[in-house]
Amino acid sequence: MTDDRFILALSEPAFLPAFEYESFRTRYNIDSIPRIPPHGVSDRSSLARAISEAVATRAATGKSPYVAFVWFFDVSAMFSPFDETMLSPLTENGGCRFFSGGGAGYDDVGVEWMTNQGAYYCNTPTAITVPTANGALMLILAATRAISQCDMYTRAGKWRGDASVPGDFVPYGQDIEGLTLGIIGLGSIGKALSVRAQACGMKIIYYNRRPVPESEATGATYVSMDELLATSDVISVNCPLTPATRHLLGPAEFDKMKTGVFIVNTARGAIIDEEALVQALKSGKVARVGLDVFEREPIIHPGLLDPSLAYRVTLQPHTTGRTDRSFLNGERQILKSLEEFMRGEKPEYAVNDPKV
Ligand SMILES: O=CC(=O)O
Repeated sequence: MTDDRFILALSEPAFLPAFEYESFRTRYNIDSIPRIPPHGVSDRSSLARAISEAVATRAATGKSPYVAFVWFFDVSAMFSPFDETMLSPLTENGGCRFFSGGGAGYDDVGVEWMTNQGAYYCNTPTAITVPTANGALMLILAATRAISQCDMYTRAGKWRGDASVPGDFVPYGQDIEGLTLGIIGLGSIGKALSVRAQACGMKIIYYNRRPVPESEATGATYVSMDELLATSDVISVNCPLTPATRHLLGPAEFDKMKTGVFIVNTARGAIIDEEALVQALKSGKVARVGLDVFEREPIIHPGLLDPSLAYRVTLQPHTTGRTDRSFLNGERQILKSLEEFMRGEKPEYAVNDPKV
């Protein structure tokens, strides 16, 4: 062991081969806070307590403070936000200058506070790109082909329903070939979705804060938000959640959409005003939706669970980016950032630029 500094981690990587983590641990000291009860943390307050106790124990025994804190995947609904109220014991003694957590989005991380503390925050920017784009395409197909209703009817022994009873039948699916897909946010996930949807014959338009250079736009055409709303057959939300994108799709935006539009959200729930979405489903403005993310995870708007809408709603527990490979890649990205920080370099995946 050449490095005598200490890192604190919430849990351990779940997918990284043991020898890879062991090789990291032969070079760096890591204390892990376990997640499994009875001794492990299981909610936000027990994690905050465990962090503060770990910091106090090192101080009481005259040891140097932790220099870094990391958390791996599958934690956000249980522990977030990862902000000052939880993490300040780590920075109060001037020790911790590095944070990293699994995931591309960091709307639930106190990055501004970290920057003010002179600490880096590193996300795992590319680990979930492909599975999330594949998941968005899956939800586009689920919505257009009425998968929820097909599944429920088949399970209930109703087959395709009774065509003689008004409304009691599985609708014809809509083929996505030839439909216009409006992508809100042409970042890495939006681009990966654009390529996949074009392979299925969709025409792609997109809206972004700024148009991306044509050579990087993957054949997608930039349009204004109003044009996207008015001309898309399917709308996919792929932008980050920021103060500017909160409730980006609300009552006024639903009004501007085509009647019978399909909506898919694999980004963050709060980009869509869920109440407005429920009203748009009820009025028939929105035909069907595929949602992986929600405004108050893990709580789902009761309107989305209403049996009268269930056939037209496909729901997932924020899992489009959650695959064995994406989590493995993400764990490697966290350790890469840690390694760069420990070597005194600016980590490639730092999302901020603190004065260090
Ligand atoms: O939602 C998943 C992520 O941001 O990585």
